[in-house]
Amino acid sequence: MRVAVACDHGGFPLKATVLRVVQEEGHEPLDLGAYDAQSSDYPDYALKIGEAILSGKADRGILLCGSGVGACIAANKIQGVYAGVCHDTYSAHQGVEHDDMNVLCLGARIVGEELAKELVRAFLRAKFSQEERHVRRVQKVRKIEQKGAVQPKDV
Ligand SMILES: O=C[C@H](O)[C@H](O)[C@H](O)COP(=O)(O)O
Repeated sequence: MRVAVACDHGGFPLKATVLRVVQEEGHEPLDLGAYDAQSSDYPDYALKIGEAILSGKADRGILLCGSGVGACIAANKIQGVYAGVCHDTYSAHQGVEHDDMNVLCLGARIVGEELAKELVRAFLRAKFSQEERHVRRVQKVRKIEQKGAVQPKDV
């Protein structure tokens, strides 16, 4: 797979490690910045990941910020991006297997290097299960997405 990797300054300390693990796992990393630890804005990097996935330049993405939360919120605003913050390995693979998650968000201020490596491996090794109940649920998510902004009266 081609795996886009991006970060803001909060995620920068983990980016090199993530890029290395992607390569060690036999995938092609695509480094979309940031390229230094200067203060920057995570939505800009969420957009870069989204563009890479939607244009077909990347199959999956890994997005790093301080907590993983801001990156995840921003990434999930992009149609076709299904992002999750996963700081345990069960979620990092189950998010792909059950929910077709295509972007893993990590908080470099939360997880250390060794856990980050395991999370990235779990994410990359997982595949969407294709079991009927998961396909059905994912399709429901796609339907919500196609509606655009969901107002309280819609739910
Ligand atoms: O969710 C947001 C991210 O964790 C950012 O990396 C974080 O808010 C950056 O914080 P600061 O600008 O205080 O370094």
